[in-house]
Amino acid sequence: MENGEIPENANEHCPGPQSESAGKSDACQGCPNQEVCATAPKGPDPDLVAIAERMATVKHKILVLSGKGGVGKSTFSAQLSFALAAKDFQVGLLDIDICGPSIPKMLGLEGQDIHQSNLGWSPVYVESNLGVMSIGFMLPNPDEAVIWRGPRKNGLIKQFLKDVYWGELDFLVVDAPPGTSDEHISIVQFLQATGIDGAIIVTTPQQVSLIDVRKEVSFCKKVGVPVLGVVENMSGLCQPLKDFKFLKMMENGEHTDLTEKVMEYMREKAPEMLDLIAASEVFDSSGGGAAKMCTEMGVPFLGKVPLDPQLCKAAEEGKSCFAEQKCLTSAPALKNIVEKLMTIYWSEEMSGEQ
Ligand SMILES: Nc1ncnc2c1ncn2[C@@H]1O[C@H](COP(=O)(O)OP(=O)(O)OP(=O)(O)O)[C@@H](O)[C@H]1O
Repeated sequence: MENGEIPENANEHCPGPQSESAGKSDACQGCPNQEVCATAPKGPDPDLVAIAERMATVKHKILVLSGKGGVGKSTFSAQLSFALAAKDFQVGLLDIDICGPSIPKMLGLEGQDIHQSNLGWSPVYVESNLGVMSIGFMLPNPDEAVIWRGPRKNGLIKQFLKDVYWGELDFLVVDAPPGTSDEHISIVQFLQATGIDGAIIVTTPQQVSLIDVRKEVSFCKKVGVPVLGVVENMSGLCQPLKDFKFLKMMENGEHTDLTEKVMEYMREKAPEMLDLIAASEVFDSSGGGAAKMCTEMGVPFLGKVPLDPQLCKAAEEGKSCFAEQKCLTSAPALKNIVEKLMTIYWSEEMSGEQ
């Protein structure tokens, strides 16, 4: 039983384990928890008090959620953090995907360790204004599966919030695992006293993914976390014609690679066309995609990010998609989303932007 929570097996009209009458009221008679409640210490959970103290130096807390795995939630969290850091904000990125931490790789921090000082655990820094914390830094072997039950995961999340010394932060971005499970309930419960700005939900355009987004929105409503908006990722494949690696002719199941031939022809006859961006829908969005779902559910739609092989490469290499202007199609889309978020929710921060 978490401190303060009414246990599932409690009697009707349970006064709550924190109440002065816990274990002593009429409603407690015959309850299996009566003795524990009557003798347990009362008052606020000291860990929650410690978390509130730590979080007092963090201005904005953002959760990044997704209904399904593999839709690009960690990629978005990483690039959002890079984008905010590039605006000279002080940014922390906390990875609470305990069983599948991909943030260290996506920030180019594989193999790094966490250090401890008398102030607490030090995040691993990409740059002086972008710190990262993840269980990925604590695993002796990255190939080893983390098989933990809920209470142990919750314990680590609590420790991350209580013991990491972030210093003054403008933004703490929290990358959660997919779905709505123990980790989500814990992070919301632990942070609620200090306030969460809200959640950004990442999805792909097809119905199968959107059904789960509806569950995420419903989860946020139930636990009182505002939905800052929904991002539709992998929204069509977009890349310059010249970057296509394979242009094939298919006949009777046989493929013939015509890439060089087509490129040669275009270089000669229409070189300007090589810079055209080819776009094709990969996932079915005929149902209206995330934008329609947002209208139906009354939550903001933040924008679409295309499937961009260069973004995948940037994530593999742990780099920002905004650097070197390589992510031609995804970087502007992500930039627009960040600008939209800043305008809607953090316009007061923008006035202080350098
Ligand atoms: N817009 C995109 N274009 C190209 N590749 C992308 C895009 N978004 C994500 N990817 C790639 O898709 C893969 C899955 O992304 P990611 O790990 O961010 O998903 P996730 O939702 O966090 O998954 P999980 O929750 O299961 O960890 C990664 O290899 C990532 O680089």
